[in-house]
Amino acid sequence: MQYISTRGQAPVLSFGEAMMTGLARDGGLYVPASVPTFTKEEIAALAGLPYEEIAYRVMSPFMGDTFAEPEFRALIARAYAGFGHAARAPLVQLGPNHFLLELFHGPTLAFKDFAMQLIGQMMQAALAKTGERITIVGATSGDTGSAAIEAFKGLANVDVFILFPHGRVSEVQRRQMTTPPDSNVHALAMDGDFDDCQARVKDMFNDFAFRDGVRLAGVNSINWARVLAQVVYYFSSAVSLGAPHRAVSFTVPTGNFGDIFAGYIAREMGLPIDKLVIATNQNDILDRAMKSGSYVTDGVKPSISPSMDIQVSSNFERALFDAYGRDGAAVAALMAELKAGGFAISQGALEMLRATFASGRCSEDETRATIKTTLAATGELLCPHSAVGVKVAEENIGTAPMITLATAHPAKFPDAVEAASGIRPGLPPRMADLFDRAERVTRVPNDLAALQALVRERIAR
Ligand SMILES: Cc1ncc(COP(=O)(O)O)c(C=O)c1O
Ligand SMILES: N[C@@H](CCOP(=O)(O)O)C(=O)O
Repeated sequence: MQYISTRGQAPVLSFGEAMMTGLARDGGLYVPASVPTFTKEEIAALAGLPYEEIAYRVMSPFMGDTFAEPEFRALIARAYAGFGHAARAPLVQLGPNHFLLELFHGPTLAFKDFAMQLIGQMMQAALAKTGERITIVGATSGDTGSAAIEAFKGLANVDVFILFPHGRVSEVQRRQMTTPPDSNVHALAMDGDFDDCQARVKDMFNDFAFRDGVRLAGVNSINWARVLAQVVYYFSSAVSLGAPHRAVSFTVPTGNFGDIFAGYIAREMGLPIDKLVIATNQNDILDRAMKSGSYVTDGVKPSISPSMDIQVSSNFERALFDAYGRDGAAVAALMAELKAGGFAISQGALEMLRATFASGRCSEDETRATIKTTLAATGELLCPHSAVGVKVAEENIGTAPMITLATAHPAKFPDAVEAASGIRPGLPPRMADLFDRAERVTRVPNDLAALQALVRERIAR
């Protein structure tokens, strides 16, 4: 299995190399040269298997000889052992044809744990073989950062720097990042929004002297391994509702487009997915792009679903690559236009995207109302991101069962959830003292040179 860049100019890599590389050296994102497919029988055989076994079967065809079978099975087992639900990703029913996929039973209470716990294991195994030391720099709007810190804290051969937008994550999210006492963890509160944080991380990758000097690695969904690990729960949930003998639909609360792109890969692999619905909050660039054909940024607006406060949606580039017939030069030209504010999607590419994805938007008032009505109707207390998904899903339910991804636990956003529902969700007992723990955070400017100097200085200590 080989991996190629969406911009067509970077070296072709193996799975293991792509995982340790992160961003391609031409600025693009790695994707499989071809997507392996499953037969109907292979998909049917997943029904009733433990999550770990489904993970092994779904991911193995993408991985070449990176890990031997017993080693990969052991890494998967360790990754999911700390989850607080035996099913790992349980489904609950919200209505006659509407199901919620709870992806928040991992250690940091968000869907990011599914991939981050596993790539934490895989990267450690890879580093143990090479004896290398790496520097992870990640950008977060709240959940990737805490999941990455949880997965890599305390390791002797990894430093993990997380840039988050100052004042724009929830207090629980911030404390998850700032309270681990481990000296290899560096929480950085940056002036700006998530798009600024993500842009500075990409700038660091595109500065080869810096990148090679600090041995930079990425754990955002620019890293293909992150996306791949998220493909698994599309299969586990679909087969439990009767796939491949009947199609299912998914609605995905979307920001950086990594999670829904994992659903797209599941469909490419042969999983019968009827609708794949992009659900955005008021930062609705993806919904606008699907409807108008123009992908134009108009500034990040803070919302009550802060982890989706994103305008430059990194993984959309992977979808554009396929929509433009895998023409790397065309994608590179679009990304150059995006730096100046936006681009128009060609008619052919737009038709392909519309044939693949539906979309919808949920306002702040609608998010609050959905938390309240879903609680009253079903007893399920949603986080604001999951509520965005449920609202948009309700507009898209057809004959196939609809599965909405519940991407975070409501206790990560207690103020917004309490304001909407009157109920203040509590953290699990293992995190009950989160607000008593000492915080360690460095305030940083939105300035590449200053950030690079800080990283160099910290890793030299
Ligand atoms: C709770 C939550 N929901 C949804 C999203 C959006 O996911 P993606 O960025 O993969 O589109 C995020 C952030 O990634 C998130 O943290
Ligand atoms: N919503 C994310 C933003 C980063 O997304 P990623 O999937 O590319 O890591 C977050 O919570 O940090």
